[in-house]
Amino acid sequence: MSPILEIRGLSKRFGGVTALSGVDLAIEEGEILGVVGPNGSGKTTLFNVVTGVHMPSGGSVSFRGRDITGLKPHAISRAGIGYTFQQAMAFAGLRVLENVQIAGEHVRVNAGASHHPWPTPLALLDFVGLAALADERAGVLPFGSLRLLGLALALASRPALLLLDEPAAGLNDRETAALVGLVRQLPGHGITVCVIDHDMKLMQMLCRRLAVLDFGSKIADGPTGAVLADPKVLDVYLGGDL
Ligand SMILES: Nc1ncnc2c1ncn2[C@@H]1O[C@H](COP(=O)(O)OP(=O)(O)OP(=O)(O)O)[C@@H](O)[C@H]1O
Repeated sequence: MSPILEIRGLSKRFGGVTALSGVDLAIEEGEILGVVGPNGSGKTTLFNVVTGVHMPSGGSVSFRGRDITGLKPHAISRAGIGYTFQQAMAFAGLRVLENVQIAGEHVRVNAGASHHPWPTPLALLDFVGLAALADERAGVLPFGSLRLLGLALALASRPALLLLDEPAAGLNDRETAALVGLVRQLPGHGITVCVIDHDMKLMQMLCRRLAVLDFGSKIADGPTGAVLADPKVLDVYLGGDL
């Protein structure tokens, strides 16, 4: 089967800084792929180029066989790629349920949207464990619940591929375990996942496969255990958090 997302030779320069340099990466349908690397290695830039926030300096991105390189973020979202931000993005003055309703209103009618595991906004809130808070204003939610709302908002746009940028940052152990439980269910709902995080324990729980970036280049890609034992990867994290 061909990959759901295929990144070829992707480069991104910001002035004199090379944030990504000739990255090749394939994400297979139905997997949970982890992308790790030290601070500044290019992980967020990779997501930003895939989602159309930044134009690449070179290379290509294809999604389900269609070249999406350089498309605008709304077109990429409509094609079926969802994205959660490091900061949860919700309308603080609106109720939790209203936020999910609005996020779902812009859903395109395309191949990826034909099947939806959560037929109503409330069903989606129930999935992420926030149904009891549906009528609360988003602005009063505690941090952990706000992160879960961010996940619900991304899922409301019915992605076929969901990119998660440090989804567990700032969560306590209980909240992290809940998040892991949710994310693991996504492939069973037809949603492929690619996740960035610094927390290697989390990545080991979530991902069978890891890709490692260092100074904008991919230095390893393979089964999680093998990648974490790779001397090149250990070198990069020497004295770090491995
Ligand atoms: N908009 C931008 N303008 C200029 N330089 C940028 C921009 N975005 C990223 N960079 C630079 O590109 C490089 C890669 O940054 P990026 O944020 O992608 O790394 P990262 O791996 O996500 O880091 P972290 O783990 O700290 O989030 C860094 O040197 C960063 O300073």
